[in-house]
Amino acid sequence: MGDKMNRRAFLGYTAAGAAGLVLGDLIGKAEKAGSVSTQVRTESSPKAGERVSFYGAHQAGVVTPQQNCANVAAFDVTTDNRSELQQLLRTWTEMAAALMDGQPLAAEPQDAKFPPKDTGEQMGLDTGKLTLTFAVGASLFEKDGNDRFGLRARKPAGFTLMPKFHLDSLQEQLTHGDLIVQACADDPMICFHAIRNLAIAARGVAHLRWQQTGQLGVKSEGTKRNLFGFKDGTNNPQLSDESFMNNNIWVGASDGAPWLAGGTYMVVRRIQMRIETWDQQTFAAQEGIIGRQKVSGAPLDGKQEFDQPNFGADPGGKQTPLDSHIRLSNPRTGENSERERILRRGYNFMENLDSVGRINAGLLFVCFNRNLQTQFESIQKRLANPKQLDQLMKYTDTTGGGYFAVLPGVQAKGAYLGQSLFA
Ligand SMILES: C=CC1=C(C)c2cc3[nH]c(cc4nc(cc5[nH]c(cc1n2)c(C)c5CCC(=O)O)C(CCC(=O)O)=C4C)c(C)c3C=C
Ligand SMILES: [Fe+2]
Repeated sequence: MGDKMNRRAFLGYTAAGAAGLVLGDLIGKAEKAGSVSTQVRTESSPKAGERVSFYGAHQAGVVTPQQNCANVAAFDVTTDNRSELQQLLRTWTEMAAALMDGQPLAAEPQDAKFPPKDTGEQMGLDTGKLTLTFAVGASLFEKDGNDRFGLRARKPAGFTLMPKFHLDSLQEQLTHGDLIVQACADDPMICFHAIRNLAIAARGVAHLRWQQTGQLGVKSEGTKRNLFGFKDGTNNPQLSDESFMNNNIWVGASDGAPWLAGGTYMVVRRIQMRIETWDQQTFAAQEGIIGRQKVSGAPLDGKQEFDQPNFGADPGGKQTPLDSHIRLSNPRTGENSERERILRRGYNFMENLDSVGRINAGLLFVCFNRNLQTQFESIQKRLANPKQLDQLMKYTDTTGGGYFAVLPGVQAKGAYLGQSLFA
């Protein structure tokens, strides 16, 4: 959950709300069609604030510095008509560009005889640097042996449904999906509004399968903490490290699925945390489980948060246990460990008690990587290896999530999400 670089370097922000603000596409179209009179924006006008640009070679929401809130929503496609699916992606493209730019989805005044075209709960709110990130699941290419949309041949090798790893408790209604949208913003209402309106636009073509919200500590300085109280994201790659992103995160044209070049693979895991059990562990035991100091975030053999641990000097695991989380997730064995590295972008979730009165909270683990097998899976298999289990596994339970291919970015108006997939 690191956020170590200058935000402005990444945000194609505009100071909106200024006079002469260009009206959004959607309104523009409505005006051209003569359905609405030109007028000054009223209540639904966006407030001034930083915006993240929707357009670019890569989608936003991957190397964008983390906003405070997330709402991740997976959809099942209900049509078997390829054109309807393409049309949905075109519609979502226009909507996403408008939403991220703080534009209302409907022209005013709206037609009183129909349900509102924009549900309206965002009126008067800042966009909170909203990003919307769209991805597809393996089931879009083929489901139950069916080549549903003539896309089977386009499925990248190695792109599967997320397998059940050792000790996973995946629940079908919280797992997989044909499409997924990650909405992130500094305001949970903004995320909710985006997902809700995208779902309305999908009616008859796709419906919500599962949804998970998450949040980070809002005003904390430096690396954010997870619900076990540890800094989470310390050894994440620097977001400004373009060469790392090109090597480890963005899919390349020569990776076997040229249509996905500029995209990436997103892993989502809804990880329930056994809060009550964790809270009974001693301070020292908690540090040994993670492999870092709780307050500073420093490695157990270091002093400062960003010191690098020296596992080579501690082969027996006296200082940093061999089965601690950081030692197993990154053993630091040279080139191989470097190639495996992923970009984590998770959020904490805190919900009501479960049916037996336990705290229902955890980590909405989200990570991005260029190759699912040689990166995420390789790490996850080490953590879940029954012969040397990550100590943290005793305190967590994964109940949902999935694997998704994040579509390449939309470079200019007129192009649409997934265009290269259908070309
Ligand atoms: C398979 C990937 C990972 C899962 C699943 C995962 C779950 C998980 N992690 C924490 C808490 C921390 N993780 C930390 C580091 C860390 N975790 C992973 C991978 C997974 N974690 C990696 C690759 C790393 C980086 C290791 C390194 O390079 O040193 C840390 C330490 C701070 C940091 O660098 O981020 C914490 C704390 C929880 C609570 C959790 C499941 C609920
Ligand atoms: Fe971790």
